[in-house]
Amino acid sequence: MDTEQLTKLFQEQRILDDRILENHDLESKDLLKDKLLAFYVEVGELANETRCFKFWSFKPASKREIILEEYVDGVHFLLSIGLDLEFNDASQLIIKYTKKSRGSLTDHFHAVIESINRLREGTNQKNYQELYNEYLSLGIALGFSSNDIIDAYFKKNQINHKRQESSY
Ligand SMILES: O=c1ccn([C@H]2C[C@H](O)[C@@H](COP(=O)(O)OP(=O)(O)OP(=O)(O)O)O2)c(=O)[nH]1
Repeated sequence: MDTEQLTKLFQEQRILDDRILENHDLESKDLLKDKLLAFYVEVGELANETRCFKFWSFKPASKREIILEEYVDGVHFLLSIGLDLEFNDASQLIIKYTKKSRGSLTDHFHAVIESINRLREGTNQKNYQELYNEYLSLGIALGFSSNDIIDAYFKKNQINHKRQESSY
C-alpha cells in the first residue's frame, strides 16, 4: 500500500467515524479503550474464521471472501485508533513499515494481540507503528494483496455508512 492509498483510507475512516460520533452523540467522548477492545474482538472473529488454531477439528476455514471481510473490520479500527491518537501520517507509517515474518498464522495472531496490548499500555507513535506493521503482516500471511484490502475496505465502509443511515 502506498502513501496516497493509505492517506485516502484515513480520510474515508475519518468521515465514517465523524458520522458515527454525531449519530450517537459521542463527539466529546474518549473512545480509545472501547476501540482497542473492539479491535481485539475483530481479531478474535478473524482467527475464528481462519480456524488456524482449531487443532481438534477437520472443518475447513471459511471462504476467502469472509476472511477478507473480517480482516477489513480490523483495518477500520486500526485506522480509527490511528486518527484518535493523531498517528495518521501515512508517509511516516509507510517509511517505517517492516514486514514481520512469523512461523504460523497463530504466531501472527499472537503478535497482533500483543501489539494491541502494548499500545494500550503506552500510547506512543512507536507502538502504533508496531501494531500497523503486525496487522499488515497478518494480512500478507492470509494471502491478501494491498488491492484486495483496499477494495474490501471500501465495500465494508459503504455498508457501515448504510448502517448509520438506518439507525443501526
Ligand atoms: O468508530 C467506529 C466504530 C465502528 N466502525 C466500524 C468498524 C467495523 O467495520 C464496523 C463494526 O464491526 P461489525 O460490522 O462487525 O459490527 P457489529 O455491530 O459487531 O456487527 P454485528 O452486529 O453484525 O455483529 O464498524 C468504525 O469504522 N468506526
